[in-house]
Amino acid sequence: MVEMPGFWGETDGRGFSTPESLRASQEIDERLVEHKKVLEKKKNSIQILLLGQSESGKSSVLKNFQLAFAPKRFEEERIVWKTIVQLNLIRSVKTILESLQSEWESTDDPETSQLNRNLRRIRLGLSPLLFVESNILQLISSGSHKYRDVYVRPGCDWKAVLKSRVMQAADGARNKRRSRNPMTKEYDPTSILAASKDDIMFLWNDPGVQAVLRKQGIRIEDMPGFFLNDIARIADINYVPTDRDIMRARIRSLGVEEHHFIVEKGLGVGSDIYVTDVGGRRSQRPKWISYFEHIQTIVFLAPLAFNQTLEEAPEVNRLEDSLTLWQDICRNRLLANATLIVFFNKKDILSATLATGVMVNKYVPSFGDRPNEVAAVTKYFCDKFRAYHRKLSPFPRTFMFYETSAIDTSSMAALLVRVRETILRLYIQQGSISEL
Ligand SMILES: Nc1nc2c(ncn2[C@@H]2O[C@H](COP(=O)(O)OP(=O)(O)OP(=O)(O)O)[C@@H](O)[C@H]2O)c(=O)[nH]1
Ligand SMILES: [Mg+2]
Repeated sequence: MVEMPGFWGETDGRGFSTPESLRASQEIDERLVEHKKVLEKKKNSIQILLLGQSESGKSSVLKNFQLAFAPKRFEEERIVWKTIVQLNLIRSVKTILESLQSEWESTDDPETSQLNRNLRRIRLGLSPLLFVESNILQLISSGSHKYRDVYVRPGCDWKAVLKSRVMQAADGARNKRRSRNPMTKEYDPTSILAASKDDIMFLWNDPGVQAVLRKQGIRIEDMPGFFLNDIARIADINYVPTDRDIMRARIRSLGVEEHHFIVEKGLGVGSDIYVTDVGGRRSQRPKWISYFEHIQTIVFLAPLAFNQTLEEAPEVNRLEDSLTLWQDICRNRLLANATLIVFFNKKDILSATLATGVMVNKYVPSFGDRPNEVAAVTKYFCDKFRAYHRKLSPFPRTFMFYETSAIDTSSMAALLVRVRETILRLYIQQGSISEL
């Protein structure tokens, strides 16, 4: 058999490859295979910037992306979300205690005084819980109580920080000797919550307490991170949050966080997804612009909220704010080539609100005498957003939208698979990738 001369390297003078040239050729082949793998991976990678007002559901969509495409990684973080759910619950309890305190200070009605004697006892009983809450907040958000809900210090790897504490506590519970270490209990509210379950239930279900909340116009059930109706399940020593609990857990975003995960199943296994999540509060929005230049896809969250106002500007209607924000995004020259996808989110809340008989035209006069129904309201939202998109985009581009409920994990998973495919197809059309 005649050996062919080495294509890449030197020959030994008789036209045969030397061992060195064979090795070099082999290395080049390996590098080509590697390069092809990287290209394959890149081919299916998508980058998304999530935008929208505060509480519109950006971080919830991010969690859904993780659950749909990187479920193993999501599973590893379940233990961390348990603490966030617990913190949300404690925050609701604090809201009740604070409103009772202010009522108590402003009245000498004997009936209220009786209630307050009970409540004083309960509040005393709950103080260890508030102590643990304060320790955890110190750990992840510098302990400041600047905002109504839980938030994390920008740039602090809060999941890793919390996870190590919670694991320490779990180890402590398994190992009696270590459980005496105060460090383990100070950061885990599980056993204290379980012991306080009856008191919290009493607080939440007591008609006197409900009357005080009503009088002060406080609707805890409408606040993000509301778990008081699930207290029997959550204030349990063996509590593990469900996927839906995790989607309902509220943690306010401050600053900008870039997330990267690798697709673990389905089409494009091993490819990357990059999602940038931002804080949506008005004071946070100036930070968005530095992420505009190279972004190809924006998912804009517009909550289907017509009767709510912004927390940071209670005189501003949420729909009005969303539309203003949307106009700014559509006309922004840095985003002229970006694909804009709208998620009309919180569809479940819209259905629940309309079911209670709230009239849309009371809050949005231009809604006129359209039917007070989900389909008519979503169409109204959609038409408004579509019109600005057409009018303000520097170049014509397709208007894409989906109606979503970010707490419904199974329909979100199916939808995000479709969204990812749509984005990849667009990348092909734009020539940024060659084929799926
Ligand atoms: N019922 C319901 N709740 C939702 C939906 N989407 C989000 N939420 C809840 O609304 C709250 C706010 O959602 P987030 O995802 O934290 O909002 P965000 O846009 O990231 O807000 P910022 O971080 O403040 O900018 C959370 O408690 C979510 O669980 C939805 O479609 N339906
Ligand atoms: Mg957020």
